[in-house]
Amino acid sequence: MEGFLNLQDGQQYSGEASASWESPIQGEIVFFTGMTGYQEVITDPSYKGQIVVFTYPLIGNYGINEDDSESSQPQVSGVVMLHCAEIPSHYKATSSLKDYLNHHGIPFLTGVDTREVTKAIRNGGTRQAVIANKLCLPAEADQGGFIFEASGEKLKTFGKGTPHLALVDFGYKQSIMTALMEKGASVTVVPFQDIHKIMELQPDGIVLSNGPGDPKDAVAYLPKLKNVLDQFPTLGICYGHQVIALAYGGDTNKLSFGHRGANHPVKDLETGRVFLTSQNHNYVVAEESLSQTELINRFYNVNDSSVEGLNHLHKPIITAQFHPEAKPGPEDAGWIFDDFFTLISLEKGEKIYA
Ligand SMILES: NC(=O)CC[C@H](N)C(=O)O
Repeated sequence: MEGFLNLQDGQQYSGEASASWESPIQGEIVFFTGMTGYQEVITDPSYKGQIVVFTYPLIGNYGINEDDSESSQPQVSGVVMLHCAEIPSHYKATSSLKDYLNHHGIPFLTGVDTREVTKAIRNGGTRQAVIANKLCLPAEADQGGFIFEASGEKLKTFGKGTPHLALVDFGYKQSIMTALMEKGASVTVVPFQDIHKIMELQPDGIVLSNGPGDPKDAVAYLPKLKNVLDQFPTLGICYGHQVIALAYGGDTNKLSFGHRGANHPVKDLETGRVFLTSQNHNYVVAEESLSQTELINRFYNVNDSSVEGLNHLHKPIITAQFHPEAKPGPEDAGWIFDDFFTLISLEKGEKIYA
């Protein structure tokens, strides 16, 4: 059955529809450039409200497995591919990608000229789009506020190790939890709306998670957040990084078409070293806004010079716009977690955990 991807400005691309849709499925159209990692992308809560175009032409080769999901279900609004493997081949595969998406009712199109769509996004920017069986235009804007859906509802502690970390949940990726626990930490997940409860927990440090949508959706919580962050060593990842910048007086902008892939080069201004990172974001911290703050730009993106991470001048607060948990993608940035654990140890005047 024929299906269409309709962009906000009237551009239309045809393909094979996974189903017949009575009403169109709307989302923000974005593209991901990694050759692998589709399972992590589809299940990453940061992709809530987005239709993902995979630029690699053959998706689904190794199916879906029990280990690689970033949350318990798909989070994307829709998927657009050129080819999707019918018969996956991997010893861990428990289903094909098509079966998985169909099982969860996630609409997808195959046979779409994904290079053409990606060029349109690169030229005209990220925008609203719909997947439908007919020509139709999306509504002007998305509903926003996705962090309220993505964040969990209750405090929950995992593990018994040291240090004890509070993971402020804006829709955290499982691989952040895994990375922290692999380094020996115990982790209490704290919904961002319950940030004040961190004072009762008295953790050794705080990690602010990734999350979907605009960091300014969290603006009402920033004063409380800053009050807590002022008192603990903190690591902000992606959305968490953006929210820290806002809480300490910086600003954020939206990039034209964002960074989504597994090979984004980042330069560390402290060491001069360039390393490859996994990324997934639309928003960036506005560099010029930092001059009025106590934050300094530590990392920048080699492709477009955008801000990729910050240090606080006087407090043990570090941030990364990229994903040190590296799923999907290169592990080159994993040392950020070691630096954070060292920071915690130094703050406590104790032995180095990392
Ligand atoms: N991965 C993330 O945390 C994404 C952050 C934010 N939603 C953005 O698009 O910039």
